[in-house]
Amino acid sequence: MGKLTLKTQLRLEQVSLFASLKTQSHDNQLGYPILQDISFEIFEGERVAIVGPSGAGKTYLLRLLNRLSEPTSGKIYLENQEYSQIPVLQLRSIITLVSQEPKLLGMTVKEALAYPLVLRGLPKQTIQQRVSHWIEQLQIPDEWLTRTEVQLSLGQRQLVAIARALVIQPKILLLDEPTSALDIKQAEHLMEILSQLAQNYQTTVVMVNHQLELAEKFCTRLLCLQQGRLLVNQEASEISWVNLREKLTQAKAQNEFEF
Ligand SMILES: Nc1ncnc2c1ncn2[C@@H]1O[C@H](COP(=O)(O)OP(=O)(O)OP(=O)(O)O)[C@@H](O)[C@H]1O
Repeated sequence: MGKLTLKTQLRLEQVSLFASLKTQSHDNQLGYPILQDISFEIFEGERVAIVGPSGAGKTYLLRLLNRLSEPTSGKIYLENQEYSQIPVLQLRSIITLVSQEPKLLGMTVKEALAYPLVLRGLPKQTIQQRVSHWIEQLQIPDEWLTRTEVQLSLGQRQLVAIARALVIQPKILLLDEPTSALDIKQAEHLMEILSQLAQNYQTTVVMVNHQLELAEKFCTRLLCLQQGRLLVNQEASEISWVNLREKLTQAKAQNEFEF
C-alpha cells in the first residue's frame, strides 16, 4: 500500500493514559500507566489489527479512539481535527465502537438495529431499508430478529452489535475481540465478511484480536502493544508472521514479549 496516495484518517501523537491515583497506589505521581507515549497514523480504508498480551492496553486504546476515555497527555486527531474540538456524538457517528460484551437493552434484534436510526430521526422507510440491507450484508438469520439479548449467544450478539454499528454507516468501525465467542470457522467467516465490507464501503476497521492467525488473514496494518507501549506498527506485507507468532506464543507463557 503506497502511503503517499492514502489519506490519514486517525493520528495519535504521544498519547499516554494513566489510571487515576484515587483507585491505584503507585510510585508514579500520575498513577498507574495504562498506555504510554503512543504515536501512529491510520489511513482511510485500512484494516488494522491490535494484538498483544492480556492487560497490554488494547481495550483502553479503543476507548480512547471512541472518547470513552480521555488521554492524560498527547493528542488524537480525526482527519486533522483534534478530538476535543469535535462534539462527542458527532465523533461517535463517525467512529463507532462494538464492545466485547454488547447489550441490546431489552430490545429485540430488529428493534436494536433500527434504534440508532430512530434516534437520528430518519424516515421510517429509510430505516426499514437500511436495517434490511445490513441484515443481509451480515447474513443475520430471520429467526433471530424477534429474539432479545437473553435468547442469543454472545457470538450472535456480537454479530448483531456489528450490524447495529454499521446501520449508521460510520467511517471507522472499532471492534473489541469480535471473534472471542466464535469457533474458528465462524471467526474466519466473520473476518471475510468484514474484509469485504471494508473494501466495498471504504470503512476503516480497527480490531482487537487475540488470534494472530485471524489478524494475519484480515489486516493491512498490525499494531502490537505490550505493557501499554506500542512495540510494532507495521503494514501487513512487511511483517514476518512466523517470527511474530513465535514471540506471541512465548509472550502468552510469560505475559510479555520483546522485539
Ligand atoms: N480502573 C483502572 N485502574 C487501574 N488500572 C486499570 C483500570 N482498568 C484497567 N486497568 C489496567 O489497564 C491495563 C490495560 O487494560 P486493557 O483492558 O486495556 O487490557 P487489554 O490489552 O485489553 O487486555 P485483555 O486482552 O485481557 O482484554 C491492565 O493492566 C489493567 O489492569
